[in-house]
Amino acid sequence: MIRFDDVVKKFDDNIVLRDLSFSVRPGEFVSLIGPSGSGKTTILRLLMTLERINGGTIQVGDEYLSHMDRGGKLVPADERHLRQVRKRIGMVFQQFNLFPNMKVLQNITEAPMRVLGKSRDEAERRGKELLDMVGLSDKVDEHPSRLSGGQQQRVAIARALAMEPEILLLDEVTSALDPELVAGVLAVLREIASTTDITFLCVTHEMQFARDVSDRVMMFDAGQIVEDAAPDKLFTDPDEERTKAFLHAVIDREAS
Ligand SMILES: Nc1ncnc2c1ncn2[C@@H]1O[C@H](COP(=O)(O)OP(=O)(O)OP(=O)(O)O)[C@@H](O)[C@H]1O
Repeated sequence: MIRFDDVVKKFDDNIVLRDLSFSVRPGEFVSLIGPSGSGKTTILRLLMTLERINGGTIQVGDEYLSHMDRGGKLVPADERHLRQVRKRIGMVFQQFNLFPNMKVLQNITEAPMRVLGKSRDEAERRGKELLDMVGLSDKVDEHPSRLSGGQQQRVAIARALAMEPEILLLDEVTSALDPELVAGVLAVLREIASTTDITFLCVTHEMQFARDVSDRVMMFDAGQIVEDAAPDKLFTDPDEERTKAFLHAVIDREAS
């Protein structure tokens, strides 16, 4: 479970999130759509504790992320506590961020061995299973530079899964890919979403994908949720003018 309550995030005078409240239930797949610069990535970065909030609270399961609940009083969380919470959350970025000097399998086994304390055998066995799942069992011993962008992104997905996250954050994972490589990555994500109970929060510009896989879609603009609805409702019959305008702009862009 993810829960934001009245979260405020500022960069200097720029208020990026304004009293933002929403929650994501365990196992739900929620997509975040909205214009560039509206604050979507900032939400994911806050969950990864790459940024700190200026107000409100964020909860992951029973744990407060920026604060700890000590006897009914919220006090700032310490680094050790944050590391524990962070272990439960995986993230796949637009840029794949693989380690270039490690082979594919090593990219996947490094963190489970170092952070989760898995043995090499165990980490490699699971790593190979995951590479099989993302369709790359023949690339175990390659270096990332010899893979296509789509293949590298599938390795990055396998690497995130190897950490056994309860929550997976996806940040425009297909934006850096050539168009012909997008479908393969989305197919892998569809499969994971339908076969695991991982909770997903997905920032995407892929409207068809969001419509197909999401339980809920949140339209986001200027630091606030404009509309929060089931995908069929939001994409075919949105209530809000800002959602309609955004979807029209996306359709026009795709058509041009
Ligand atoms: N580290 C930072 N320092 C200063 N301003 C920042 C920083 N990170 C983000 N911002 C600002 O916060 C706002 C929201 O950015 P964010 O990346 O969250 O938007 P977004 O909706 O994810 O956009 P996009 O779809 O283009 O990725 C923008 O105005 C951005 O310039």
